[in-house]
Amino acid sequence: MPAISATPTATSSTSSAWGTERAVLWETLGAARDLGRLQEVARVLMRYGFGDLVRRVGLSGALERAGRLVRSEHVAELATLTPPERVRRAFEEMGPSFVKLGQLLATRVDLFAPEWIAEFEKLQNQVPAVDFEAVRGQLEDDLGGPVDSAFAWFDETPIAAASIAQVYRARLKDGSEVAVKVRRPGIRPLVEADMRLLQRMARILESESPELRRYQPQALVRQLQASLARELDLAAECRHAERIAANLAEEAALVVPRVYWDHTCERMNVQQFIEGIPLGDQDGLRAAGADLPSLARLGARVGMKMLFEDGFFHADPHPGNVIRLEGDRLALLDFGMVGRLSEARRHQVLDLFDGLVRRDAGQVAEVMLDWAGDERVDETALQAEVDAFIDHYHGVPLGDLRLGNMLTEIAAMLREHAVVLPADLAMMVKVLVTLEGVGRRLDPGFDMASEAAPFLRRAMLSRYSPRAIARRGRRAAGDTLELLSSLPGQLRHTLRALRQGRMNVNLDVERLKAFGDQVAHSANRLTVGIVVAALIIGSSIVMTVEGGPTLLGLPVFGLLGFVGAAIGGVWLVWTIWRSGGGR
Ligand SMILES: Nc1ncnc2c1ncn2[C@@H]1O[C@H](COP(=O)(O)OP(=O)(O)OP(=O)(O)O)[C@@H](O)[C@H]1O
Repeated sequence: MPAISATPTATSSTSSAWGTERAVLWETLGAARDLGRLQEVARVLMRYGFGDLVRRVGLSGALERAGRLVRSEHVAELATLTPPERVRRAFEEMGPSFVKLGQLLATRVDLFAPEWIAEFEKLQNQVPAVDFEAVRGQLEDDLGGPVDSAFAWFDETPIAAASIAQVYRARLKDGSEVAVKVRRPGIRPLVEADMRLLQRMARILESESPELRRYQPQALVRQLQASLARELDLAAECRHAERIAANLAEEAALVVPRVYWDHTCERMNVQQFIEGIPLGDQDGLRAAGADLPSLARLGARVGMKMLFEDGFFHADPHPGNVIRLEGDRLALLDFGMVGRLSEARRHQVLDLFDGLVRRDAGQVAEVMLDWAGDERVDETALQAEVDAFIDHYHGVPLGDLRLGNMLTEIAAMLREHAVVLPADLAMMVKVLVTLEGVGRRLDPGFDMASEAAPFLRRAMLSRYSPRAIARRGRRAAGDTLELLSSLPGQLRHTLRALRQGRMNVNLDVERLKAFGDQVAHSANRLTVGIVVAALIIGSSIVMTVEGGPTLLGLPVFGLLGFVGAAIGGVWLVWTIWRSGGGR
C-alpha cells in the first residue's frame, strides 16, 4: 500500500527570501498546464528515493497546495540499487527529455565520475512504437497527400522506435530505397513542459544547494534545451548530415546518407537507406569477413578529421550509429547531436594530444590551465598531479598508449580541481574516448596515437602558415582566446595570473617621479616606435590576405600601412638624431 509522503513544506519554505521565490515559481507553474506532468515527475523521483530532492525544490508543497498529493511508492529493490542506478532508472521512467538529459550527462566526463557515466550510457532510447495510424495524419499533412502519393512502397512497421522519432523503411516512386524518420506526434509539447520544469528545478537547485552548484544545473539545462531543439527539428539533422558529408567528401570509404529534401521538413526526413552491419555487431562483422583493423583505422581517421580539422563533429558515434558496408566502407547515421569546436579549442586539443604523445607534463598542464579559464586552480598541485600522471606512462611504447584512458584521467583531474569544461569540449573528450573504445573492440592492437600523428603534423604546419596567422590576426580583436592560443606559454601564464588578480605589480613611484622627464621623453619615442612596428606588422598581415581593393596588383590597405610606417620611421630617426641620440 503506497504511503502518502508529501509533507507540508510550504509554510517553512515561504519564510525565507528564496523560499518566497520558490513558492512564486511553483505557483506560476502550478496554476499552469504543467501540473499533471509535475506530478508524474515528482512521483517517479519519490519512488526512487529522491523525496528529499522533491521537497527541497518545493515540488511536494506546490502540488499539495494544488490539491494533488504525491504518493511515494517503494520500489522493492531500491535498497539494492546504487545511486547512479536509481537516477538512471528514474530518468528512464520520466521519459524522453530525461533520457536525453541522461545521454547528455554521459558526455560530461568533466563533471561525473566513471560509475555515473557508465550508468548514463545505458540509457536506452528505444521505446515502444506508436501505432502507424497515430502517425499517418501528421505524415500525410507533411507530404501534402496520401502516403502513396510520395512512396511506391511504405512498411508501416517501424524499423526503430526512439523517444523523439520513429524510423520506417520505404521506396520512393523513382525506386530509391529510403529511411523515413517521423517525429512522434505530441512530443514537442511534452518536451516543452519538461523543459519548463527542468529550468525551474535547476534554478532552485542552483540557489538552494551549494553542493550541486558546481554541476552547473542551469547551464546543463540550457545545453539540453539547445540539443533537444535541434533533435526535434528533423530537417536540422539533415543539414548537419550534409555539412559533414561535404567536409568528408574526400574520404571515399565513408558514406553519409543522401537527403531527399522534397520530403524533408521539421517533422520528418527522408534519407538514403543504409544497408549494412552496425559496428556493435562483432559476430555479424566477423561472419561477413570484415577487415576489422582497417575499419578501426577508418573510423578513427574520420572522427579525428571532424574533430581536429573541421571543428564540426558527430557527437554520438556509438557503435550502433556506425555501419559497415560492403567493401569495408563505413556509413554514419544519426546526426541529431553534433558538436562544434573553434580553431583555438582545436589547437588546445592538439597541444594536449601532442603533450600526451611526447609525454611532456608541462604542455599537458598548460592546456589544462587554459581550459580552467578564470577559475582559481591550485596550479602547483595540478602540475604535481600531471607530473605523476605522465611519469606513470614513462617508457610505455607509443603503440601501447591509450589516449582515451589518458583523457579520462585528465577529465578526472579537472573534476577534482572543480574545473568545468565548456560543453563542446567535454563532448569532444567523450567522442575521442568512444573512438578509441570502438577501435580497440574491433582490433585489440588498434593504436590511436599513430592515427593521430598525421593530424598533429598537419595541424602544426597549418597553424603557423602566413594565411592562418593572418586569419587569427583578423579575428584577434574580437576573440582574445584566439590571440592567447598563439602567444607563448609564459605570457599566457602571466595573463592568467593577472586576470585572476593573483599578480602584484610593484612600482617605485618616487624613482619614477625623479626620472619623470626622461620617462616622458622616452615614452613618446617608445609609443611612436610601437605604432611604427604595429603598422609594419599589421600591413604585412594585410598584404598576405586576399580580397580588398588593390593598386597595381598590390593590396591598398597593406600599401598604406607600409607608407605610414615609412613616414613614422623617418620621423622617429630624425627626432632621435635631433635630441642627440637619446639619453
Ligand atoms: N538512413 C538510414 N538507413 C537505415 N537505417 C536507418 C537510417 N537512419 C536510421 N536508421 C535506423 O533507425 C535507427 C534509429 O535512427 P537514429 O539513430 O537516427 O534515430 P534516433 O531517434 O536518434 O535514435 P537513437 O537516439 O536511439 O540513436 C538506427 O539505429 C537505424 O537502425
